[in-house]
Amino acid sequence: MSELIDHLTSLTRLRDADVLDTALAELARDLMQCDGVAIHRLVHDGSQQRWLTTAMAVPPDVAASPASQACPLLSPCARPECGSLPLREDRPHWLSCLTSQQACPLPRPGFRWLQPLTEACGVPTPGVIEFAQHQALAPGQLRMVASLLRFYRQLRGLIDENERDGLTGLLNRKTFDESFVRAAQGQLGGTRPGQGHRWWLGLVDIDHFKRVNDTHGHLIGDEVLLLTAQLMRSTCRLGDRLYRFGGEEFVVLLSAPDESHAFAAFERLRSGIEAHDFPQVRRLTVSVGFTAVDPDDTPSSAFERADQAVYAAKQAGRNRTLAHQAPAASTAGEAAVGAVEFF
Ligand SMILES: Nc1nc2c(ncn2[C@@H]2O[C@H](COP(=O)(O)OP(=O)(O)OP(=O)(O)O)[C@@H](O)[C@H]2O)c(=O)[nH]1
Repeated sequence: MSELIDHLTSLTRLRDADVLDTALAELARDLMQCDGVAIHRLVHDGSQQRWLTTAMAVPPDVAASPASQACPLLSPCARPECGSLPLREDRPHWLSCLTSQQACPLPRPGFRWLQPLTEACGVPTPGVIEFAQHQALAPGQLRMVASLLRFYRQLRGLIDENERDGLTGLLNRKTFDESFVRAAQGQLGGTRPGQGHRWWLGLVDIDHFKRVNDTHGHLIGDEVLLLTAQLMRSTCRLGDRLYRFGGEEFVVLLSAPDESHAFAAFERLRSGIEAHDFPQVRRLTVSVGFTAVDPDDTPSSAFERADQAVYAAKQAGRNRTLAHQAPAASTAGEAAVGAVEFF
């Protein structure tokens, strides 16, 4: 019992949704003493949805044993950079568990079963938790799993409230600051360093949004913000990160090998919104400014450059994507002199 309380106490200290998945899988494995526990989540990859295994807990002694060979988990712990992930339809059992929201046994080998893992509404990462055993679970064990998952949902809800924007469900500014530092230092998952990828920060600003509010009212304005967030989410690739800081501005962190690829990715976001038929409002456009993330950048220095590029896009007529242009040498000199005058 005290071991269980220790486990739960350490779980409540966690404030990062990704780490929470690993902790949940390990706790479930230890409590149920099963051969393995894995968490699979449905994530967007452009217009497709794919299964990403976010956590897998297999006891080291069992992992090497013949018992685990007889009872393997369905998928290895694939990360986005590890090649292509199974598409939504490639895992019919996982999908049926998710859509029915019912526990679901899996075909042999071994005794394997799934439980749905759906968090607070608005969070775009529904998933399933998979248990692997070589014998059926006792009713007491099943009750323990149900209690553990209820506890997890409550905790995950609190973390999401802290990490996400309440209207759109996108990540919030506080989460951006934390992820940005890791991105600048090359420690944020999703880049492909072997292929020379780096992070790019884009600022997406809805054009003439005040008119939307003035013409159709704030409720429709809020709906437009929500739809814009959903559209961008469905255009983004696996590993891209989307944030809303409040207002009608969105921030995107994505990895790309060079400026032309980053431009193409941000253009896809822009043109997807331009092509969408919004209820009542019909046509909506956005202006996008982007910049490369440098190792010595702070969140505000990179944001400031993207903001300047958005400003240039607005000045140039809106509904366009522009990269931040470094000032020419003489202008940079003038800016530096100008900066000295502030002190
Ligand atoms: N409905 C709604 N409106 C918001 C929200 N946050 C900010 N706004 C509105 O967004 C509008 C932003 O207007 P401006 O900054 O003038 O920009 P704009 O009209 O988009 O014009 P440009 O950016 O120059 O194209 C203001 O009217 C804000 O009140 C929100 O959460 N919901």
